[in-house]
Amino acid sequence: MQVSLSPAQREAVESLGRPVLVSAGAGSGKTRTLTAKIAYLVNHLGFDPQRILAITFTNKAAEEMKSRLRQITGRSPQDFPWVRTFHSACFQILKEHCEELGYRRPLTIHSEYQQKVTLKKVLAQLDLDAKYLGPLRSAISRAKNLEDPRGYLKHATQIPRRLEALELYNEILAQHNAVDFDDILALTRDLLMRNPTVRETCRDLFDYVLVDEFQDSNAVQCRIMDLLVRNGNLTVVGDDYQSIYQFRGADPSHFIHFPKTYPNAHVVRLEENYRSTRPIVAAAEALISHNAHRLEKKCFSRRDGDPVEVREFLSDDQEALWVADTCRNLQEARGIPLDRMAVLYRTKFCSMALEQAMRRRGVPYKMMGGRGFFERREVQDLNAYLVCAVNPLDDVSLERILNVPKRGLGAGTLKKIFAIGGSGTPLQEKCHRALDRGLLSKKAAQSLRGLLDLLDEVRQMPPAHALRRVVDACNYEAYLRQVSTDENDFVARMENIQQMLHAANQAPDLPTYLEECALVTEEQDNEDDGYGVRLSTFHGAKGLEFEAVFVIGVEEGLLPHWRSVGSSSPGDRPEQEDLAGLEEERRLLYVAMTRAEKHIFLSHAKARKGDLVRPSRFLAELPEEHIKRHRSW
Ligand SMILES: Nc1ncnc2c1ncn2[C@@H]1O[C@H](COP(=O)(O)OP(=O)(O)OP(=O)(O)O)[C@@H](O)[C@H]1O
Repeated sequence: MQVSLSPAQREAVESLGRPVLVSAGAGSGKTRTLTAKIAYLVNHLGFDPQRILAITFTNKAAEEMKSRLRQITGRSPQDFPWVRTFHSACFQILKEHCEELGYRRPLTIHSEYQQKVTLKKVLAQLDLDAKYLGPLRSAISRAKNLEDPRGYLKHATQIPRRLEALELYNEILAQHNAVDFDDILALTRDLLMRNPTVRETCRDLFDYVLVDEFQDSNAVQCRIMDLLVRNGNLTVVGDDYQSIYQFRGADPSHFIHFPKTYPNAHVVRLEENYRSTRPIVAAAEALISHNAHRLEKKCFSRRDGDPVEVREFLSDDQEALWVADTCRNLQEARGIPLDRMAVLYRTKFCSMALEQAMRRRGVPYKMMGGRGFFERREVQDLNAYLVCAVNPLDDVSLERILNVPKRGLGAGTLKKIFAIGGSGTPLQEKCHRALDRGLLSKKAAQSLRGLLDLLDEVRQMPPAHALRRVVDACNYEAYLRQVSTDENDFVARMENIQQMLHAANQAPDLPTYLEECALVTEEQDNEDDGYGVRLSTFHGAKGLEFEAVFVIGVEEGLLPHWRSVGSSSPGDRPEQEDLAGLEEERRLLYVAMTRAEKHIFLSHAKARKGDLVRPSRFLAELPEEHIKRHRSW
């Protein structure tokens, strides 16, 4: 299959022999270009697809890219083993060479749940209040994505004893022979930097490196990328106007300074927007031109359309009802299906008034997010059994399942077990010793022996067999029935187990299955459920497109968000605003606006949550010739 490309897209595809930066606008066909380039390397130039590293932003994007590559090149998705996210690619490297860093194989990844349990222990050991759990977790995660984690922790947060907390947390992870999600990148970087032999071995794996969504890469990712590239065989694609993950360490500077980092780089601009009409593109361009920190490009569209509508309301409730009514009107009068519409907002709380209005008007809607699949109870329980089988050092997982489902290990028994050996003795080892020394009652010993035998039994089984065996041996279905709120809940949970069995069936062995689970856990659950208008935060709408988009709450305090500009509370205006934060907020509105194909409505209210608010300064930055202002009162 041949993909049609514009001259600029073709230039990006065919440019070789030096690093290429594709500086692309919204809706300009970034992914199409990147995929076409991989196909070109393979089909025209004879590159081995197994030796092409293509980094995507999410696992879902990696799957989509592989399926597009299959269509274009006729090769099977397995021929492209290195189309992966940064985390997934780095973990392939890290697990192969983890012994160099003092770990044992198989190396395991701690899930969010395990991370939280470990951090709770850290807080307790350091006599710190449990209220620090959330802030400490974010601070450590942010720190690990920077070049100098300790330096960041020292200055950027006020959490007491934070450096000790980091040490202790890392120590516990090492004891469990585990890494957390952020370590995957940081440790791979350390490995590649400190060990020239490993570096050469890894560089030898790849003939070409491509990175999608490069504007959202952080310092650690950029360093890893640099260490893996040979002979300038590198293409990065992105849009610095859409860099919106500063809170996770992303920094558009890497993108903007790419031509300085690689002075022989070839810069290709994709400026034609194929998605949106001219007024939408012109308004978004005018807005973003107020950001000083960006790479110049002139985005345009050839399609005419209605002006951008800016609406003022008295209250958020009035705004929400108007949005619900307008969705209906667009559907009835213009034939736009409801699931081609989206309502986007800066922070989650804005969805409340909207949901009420949608229900009152009977407009179906769907929300993104919710609990991720891998965060659900049954998924975590069953995977914890498998983790314990593979990694006898993982105390967090064993603690979770010791008595789940209940197996008669009472508080007294557990106390006896925990008391054995020092704090460095793994819990599984303690259990074995308790049995060997005959410390437990007959009933408790039998039950514990059953559990340990089960872990031994499933260790070498294929993943789906192991899972099925755990469900049966523990009578897990009966347990689920007890904990489910009703029959629907029970059925949904059983379906989740079916889904797990399906996933487990695809994996060759237990460590690989668990690794894949851990790697996707961090992603938001973006599955659509049902038909209706999509309600989403700006972040959640990244990469999506809709015929009609409502951007609500375009008000000072919300957009720019008060925290991003350095205010201490919603009403406060700092003496000096955080300029980088302000620019990120402008980029967020840019992302939201550029999701729209034909119709866009920006709205603000005079009162939100009962507080008086002012329109966002960003509204004054839009070009009058492309907007129409209304007052709905
Ligand atoms: N050369 C082309 N000719 C016609 N249509 C194109 C071309 N390139 C891309 N498109 C279309 O433009 C739309 C936007 O493309 P795509 O979603 O890949 O953009 P993007 O650059 O990833 O956007 P964003 O970053 O805003 O999410 C898609 O519907 C795509 O099919």
